[in-house]
Amino acid sequence: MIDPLEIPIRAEQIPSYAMPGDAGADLRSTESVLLAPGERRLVGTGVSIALPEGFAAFVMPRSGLAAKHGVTVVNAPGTVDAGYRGEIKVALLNTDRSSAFQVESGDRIAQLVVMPVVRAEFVAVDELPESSRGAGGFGSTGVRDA
Ligand SMILES: O=c1ccn([C@H]2C[C@H](O)[C@@H](COP(=O)(O)OP(=O)(O)OP(=O)(O)O)O2)c(=O)[nH]1
Ligand SMILES: [Mg+2]
Repeated sequence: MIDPLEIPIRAEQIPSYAMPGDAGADLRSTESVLLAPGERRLVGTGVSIALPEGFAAFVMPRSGLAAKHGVTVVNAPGTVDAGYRGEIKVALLNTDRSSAFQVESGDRIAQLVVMPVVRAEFVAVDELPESSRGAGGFGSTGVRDA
C-alpha cells in the first residue's frame, strides 16, 4: 500500500474519507443555498490546501447527489492547482428540471481526489508519430457490437 500524502490544510471542517479505501474525501458546504431547477452556484467549502508540486486535486461530483437529485459539478472535474492557496469552491449545478435542491451548511456536496500529475514539455513537430486510432474519435468505434 502507498503511504498517504501529507497535505497542509486550513479548514473549518477537514474533508473526510467516508470509507477506508475511498478515493475521494468529501467536501462540506459552508453555506446554505437553495439551488433552483437549472441553477448553478459557486459554493464555499472553507478548505484551503498546499499541495506538493507534482500533485493536483480534482473536485468531483458525488454520485448519489447526481443520480438521486441531478446535482453535479458544472466544471467536473474541477482542477485545484498545486500552487492554489485560496478557498476550494464547488461550482454546483442543479440539472433537475422541476425540483429545487437545498444545500445546508455542513452537507457533503462534492469530493476531492488527489492525484499525481506530470507536467508536459510540448515539442512542436511537423508530423506526429502514427497510431492505430489515428484521427478517429467522437464515436468512430460505434456503440453496439455487430
Ligand atoms: O472546481 C474548482 C476549480 C478550481 N478551483 C480553484 C483552484 C484552482 O487552482 C483555481 C483555478 O482553476 P482553473 O484553472 O480551473 O480556473 P481558470 O478559469 O483557468 O482560472 P485561473 O485563470 O485562475 O487559472 O481555482 C476551485 O476552487 N474549484
Ligand atoms: Mg487556469
